[in-house]
Amino acid sequence: MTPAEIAPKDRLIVALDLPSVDAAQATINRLGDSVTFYKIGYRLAYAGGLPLVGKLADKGKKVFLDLKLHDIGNTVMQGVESITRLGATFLTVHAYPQTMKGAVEGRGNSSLKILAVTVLTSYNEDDLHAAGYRLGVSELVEARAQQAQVLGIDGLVCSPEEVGNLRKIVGHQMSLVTPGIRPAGSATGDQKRIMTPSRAITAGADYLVVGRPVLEAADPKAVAEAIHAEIAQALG
Ligand SMILES: O=c1ccn([C@@H]2O[C@H](COP(=O)(O)O)[C@@H](O)[C@H]2O)c(=O)[nH]1
Repeated sequence: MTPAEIAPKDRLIVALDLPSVDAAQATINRLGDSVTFYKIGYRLAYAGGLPLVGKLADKGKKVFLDLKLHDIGNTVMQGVESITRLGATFLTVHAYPQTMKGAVEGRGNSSLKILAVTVLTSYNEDDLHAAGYRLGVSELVEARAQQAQVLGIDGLVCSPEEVGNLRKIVGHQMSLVTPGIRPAGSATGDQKRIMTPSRAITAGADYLVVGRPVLEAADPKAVAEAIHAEIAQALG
């Protein structure tokens, strides 16, 4: 799918970082038709949330399974093969060559799209250095994007700050999915490489991942709708 073909409403992915299936279901009910794409990560997946993938898909919603897999290639390949049967649209793996290669093999010809996490959006240069990396954020993101493209990965998770440069490298063949989205005035939390929804879309992001600014709002539906309005305006 080219960026122009993505429905504006599908560009917002709400992260269901909630403690139980009941809490997730209550949020989904509250958001109603205003949200079409959800992300399920560790918190919900390990609280019994995996069957929600198929349930949401049956209701016409899309699901991004954010499991950030990383293991020896064979284990990743076998795990991804199992995940192809859950009904998710996107699955994340860390952007290490063996991991990405295993994920592409496991995905095979299924409709599951593999996203490689380049550098987590809560990391800055100091955090990378402390973790033992020589390269800075933009160099590491770029190197991993190039490896991901060669290995046949479908898209990248990056901060909106890297989107402009990544587009030049990977063109429109890969989806660019950006967490680290903060509507003006919302708390940053532990995110370090952030942008507002409109700036991220203008920079060229395909999808915006938003968790706490929606989940912790007094009126989550109103916040989701305000983000949709920003996206639509930025798309012109
Ligand atoms: O680099 C990354 C990769 C994944 N995430 C995930 O996105 C959401 C963001 O939630 P907020 O509450 O809007 O900060 C969360 O589920 C992360 O695990 C990321 O933030 N950065």
